[in-house]
Amino acid sequence: MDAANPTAIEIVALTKRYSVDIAPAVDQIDLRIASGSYCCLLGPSGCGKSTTLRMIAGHESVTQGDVLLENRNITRLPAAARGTAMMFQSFALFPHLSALDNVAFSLKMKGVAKAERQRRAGALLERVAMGHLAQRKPAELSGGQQQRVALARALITEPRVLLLDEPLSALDPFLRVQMRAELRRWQKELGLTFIHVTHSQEEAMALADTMVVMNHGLIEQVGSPHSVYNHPASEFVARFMGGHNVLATPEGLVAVRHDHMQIALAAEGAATPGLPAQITDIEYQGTFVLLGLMLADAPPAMQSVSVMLPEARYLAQPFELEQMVRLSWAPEHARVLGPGAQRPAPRATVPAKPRRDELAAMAA
Ligand SMILES: Nc1ncnc2c1ncn2[C@@H]1O[C@H](COP(=O)(O)OP(=O)(O)OP(=O)(O)O)[C@@H](O)[C@H]1O
Repeated sequence: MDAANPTAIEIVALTKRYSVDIAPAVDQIDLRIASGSYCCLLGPSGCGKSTTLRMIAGHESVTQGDVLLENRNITRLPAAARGTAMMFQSFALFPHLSALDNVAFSLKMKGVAKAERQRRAGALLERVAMGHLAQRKPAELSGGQQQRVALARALITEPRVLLLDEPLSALDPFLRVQMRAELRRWQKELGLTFIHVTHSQEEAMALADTMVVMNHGLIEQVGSPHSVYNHPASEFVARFMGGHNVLATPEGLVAVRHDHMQIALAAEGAATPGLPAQITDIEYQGTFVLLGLMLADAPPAMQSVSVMLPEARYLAQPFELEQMVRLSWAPEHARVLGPGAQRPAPRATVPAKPRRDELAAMAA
């Protein structure tokens, strides 16, 4: 990373092993997250994304490896001394405290005088457009308003990096889409680094500058939503991101987007080019029509494929259930898939010694 885009968080060979008999939950992962960027850790349940976030936050001990924040080794610092703050799924607001007192809480713990902590909490609530509701209790606020209070509470410690663990999953689908736009706007306005854990591809695509796709405690792919979606590195990423068919070709496995597939009726007796397939499902989706098909000559696990047609194209030439068709794609739309992340051999790491200022912070 260059000077204009310094690193906020660097993770080096970070490992978490909950038990000696099972594979590590996080296995020697390396990652750099640019300062001021929105990073989403994405992957299926159990892939290790929350464990990674909790190790960055200092809520989970590190088995091996290091976490650096702006080049400072924070691996062994307590959570409060790291320069990170965490925003949780349920917002974890105190129900008996007003929005203002919720936001001011950590300053109270630090012994900041009442007038000063209320001034700072009030200013932050103004910042997230909640100043007029400062005296309300959490139960008197909507889900979206509670999220803003939770954000203000996390920001009161002036973190360099905000960590968000599935922050939108407690909201209903409509509010979730609204709140994700707000999160994105706040991140840009504040210029902070956000690291957001989600299992939703759609959420990560909508929010992230950088997506980190994890599987079985390993990083499968890092990149912008556009590059990950258009160039999935492995079969796992292509299937997990969705919207792709994985097809066996002489060049190996390739991924082709559903909307890049070409479909033609198989002419009786003639040799129409393409893979023979039968239509099993037709789903009208508005802008698009999604066809489900079974390939005639593919192993069972690779038989099911989809084709997405623009509505006008479908209406010009509708297909029918059980029709035999031929599928093809332009060569430039086929992405050759790699083998995916390999479990690394154990690395001998020399634990970094805490610096003097870190030791002072630990003692504080
Ligand atoms: N405290 C714990 N003790 C033992 N094993 C744990 C603990 N926390 C997590 N694990 C295991 O570590 C692995 C990774 O868990 P983690 O919570 O990091 O995954 P995740 O990707 O965040 O999943 P989810 O989306 O379901 O929260 C899982 O196999 C999980 O069962």
